[in-house]
Formats: sequence, structure tokens, C-alpha cells
Amino acid sequence: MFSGFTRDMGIDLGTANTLVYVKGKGVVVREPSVVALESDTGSIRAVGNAAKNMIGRTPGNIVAKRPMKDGVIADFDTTATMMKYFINQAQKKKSFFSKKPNVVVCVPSGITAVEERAVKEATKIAGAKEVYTIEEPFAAAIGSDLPVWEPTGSMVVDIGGGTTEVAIISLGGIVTSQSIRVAGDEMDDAIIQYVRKQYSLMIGERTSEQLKIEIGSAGKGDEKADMEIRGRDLVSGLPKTVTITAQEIARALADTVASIIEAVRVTLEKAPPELAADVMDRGIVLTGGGALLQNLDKVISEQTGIPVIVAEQALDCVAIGTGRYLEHKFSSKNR
Ligand SMILES: Nc1ncnc2c1ncn2[C@@H]1O[C@H](COP(=O)(O)OP(=O)(O)OP(=O)(O)O)[C@@H](O)[C@H]1O
Repeated sequence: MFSGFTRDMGIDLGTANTLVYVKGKGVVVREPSVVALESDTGSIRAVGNAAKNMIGRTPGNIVAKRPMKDGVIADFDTTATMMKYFINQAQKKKSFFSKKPNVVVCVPSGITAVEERAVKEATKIAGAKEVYTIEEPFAAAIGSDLPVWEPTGSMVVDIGGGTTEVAIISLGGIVTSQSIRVAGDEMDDAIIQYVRKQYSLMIGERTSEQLKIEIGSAGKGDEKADMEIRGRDLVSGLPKTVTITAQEIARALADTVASIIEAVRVTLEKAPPELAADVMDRGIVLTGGGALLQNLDKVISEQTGIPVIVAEQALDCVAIGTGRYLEHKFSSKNR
């Protein structure tokens, strides 16, 4: 077995959030995947939470960037810088040891070879010794305690910011999967478009995310819930306040929810019958921040006829699974 003094890490490099799991410690960093840079010099002003608070509020010389898009790297240099910051933060909390860590990073299952190489290179530049990748739904399944190594079908649906990953797993491998670039960000965009069309009101992505989290849902939406929001009137150009109902937000989210359900259905259709039967018995597990959308579990269950459970630590599952995989990988290498 490896000694407890190595600081090997599992990283859930997400479109919305990056989490770092340190071997023997658990999740020690949990921050938004956002970097604020000075546009003229390119120097870093803030990373993570501090940078997210700047989105939509930066003066001309500062840009707040999300370097990941649809689960993959959209801006290589900024991603490497952001990872370096998070790796340093995780190491500070661990020990004074200065050895480079081995890192396992999760990637979407639909990633191309070029996109995967970019993730590995960025992680090396950020300070890793050896870099390994793990497919996100596999990590999500391990992190939500599904029996991935056993000869039984486990189904996981990981709904993040950029991608929804649907997979059926058995005997330590993904048997069938679907990765669609539709998830939380698409929900936020749908809300922005809805409010723009219905109220001629321009709102930012933080406001639309807040609407989604506070009153958003799959299905019809709560008849009594609503929320007051502020934005810029596209006609007068002035700030304006409107009240939006939960039912309106549910309507705005309907297409995104339908795409997620379709991905679940297609994956089930492609599954070998024995595994599909296991899933019927054991149910579908939802992970990722998108799994927390109200009623999503009920609506998926109604449409598929299969029980659906939201994982206990939905937002941490992928990072926990990545970390457990790292522990498994290095302990089995040393046996
Ligand atoms: N209570 C909630 N209801 C609905 N959506 C939520 C809730 N909490 C978080 N989210 C959404 O979950 C998404 C982030 O989830 P997560 O951190 O799992 O994604 P990620 O791992 O960064 O993305 P990806 O896996 O696509 O790269 C965001 O779109 C966020 O708005």
C-alpha cells in the first residue's frame, strides 16, 4: 500500500465547479471554475468564488472567464492557471511536503482524443507528476456507492454545468453511455431567453441561475412560488423589476429536461436486456448539481417507469469517485 504521506489527488474539472480530492483527506477544494484576469496584462485578479462574484460586474480592464465549456477546455492557458491555483490550495491544506502529486482527472465520456490530451497537458503544466483520466459517469457511480465492480447493471445520470452523462456500468466498465452537451448552463440560457422574449428584459447568468435554483423545476412547477428579479429593459434601456412565476421557469426549462430524459431513454434502449432488468430493479441514480433541480427525479421516474434516486452528495460524487479510483489504482499497482 502507498504511505499516507503522498498527496495524490483526484480532480473533478467541471464546467461550473472544480473539486479537488486529496488522498486520505477527502474533498478539500470546492470552487467555481472561474478566473478573473486583467485584460491588458493577462495577470490574474481572482480565481474561484472571488472571481465568480465578479461575473457581469467587471470594469473594462478585467474579464471574468469560465475557461471550461461543455465539459472540455475552451481556454487552455486559463484552465492550466486555474488548476495550478486549486492544486496549490489543496496542497497547502495537506502538508509541507513538496513532491509533485499524481493526479486523476475526470473527463466527459464523449471527449475526443485531442480534448483529452489538452486536459492531461493542462494538468501537467498545473504541477502534476503523472496524469490519468477517468470517465465522469464512472467516477459519479463510484462516488455514489454503486456496485461498479460487480456483475450487475448500475445506471447513473450525472447532470453538470456543461454536460449530462448517462451510463450503465457493470464489472468495472461502462457498458453503454450517452454524453450530451446539455445541462445546467443550457437551463440558465433557456431562462435568459425566456425572460428576454416575454418581458423584453435582459438578465445576467447569475440571476438566471438563481431563478433555476430557487424556483425552477421539471414538470409543471409550483403554482404558488415566484421570484422578483431585476434586469435591464431592452426598450427603455433602464433597470426594471419583474415577478416571474415558478410555472414560467418550468416552461422555460421543459426542452432541456426533455433532452435529458431522451438521453436516459436512448441509453436504456441500447443496454443488453440483463443489465436493463438490473436497472429496473435497482433504479437510476442522479448526480451532479443539475440533479438538484426540483422534481427532476420524479419526472424521469414517471417517463421511464424506473425508480430514480438523487445521490446524497450529488455535487461531490464525481470528485469523491475520482479520489476513490485514485486510491484503488495506486493501491492495486503496489500489491
Ligand atoms: N439546487 C439546484 N437546482 C438546480 N441546479 C443546480 C442546483 N445547484 C446547482 N445547480 C447547477 O448545477 C450545475 C453545476 O453542477 P456540477 O458542479 O455538478 O457541474 P460541473 O461538474 O462543473 O459540470 P460538468 O460536469 O458539466 O463539467 C450548475 O449549472 C448549477 O447551476
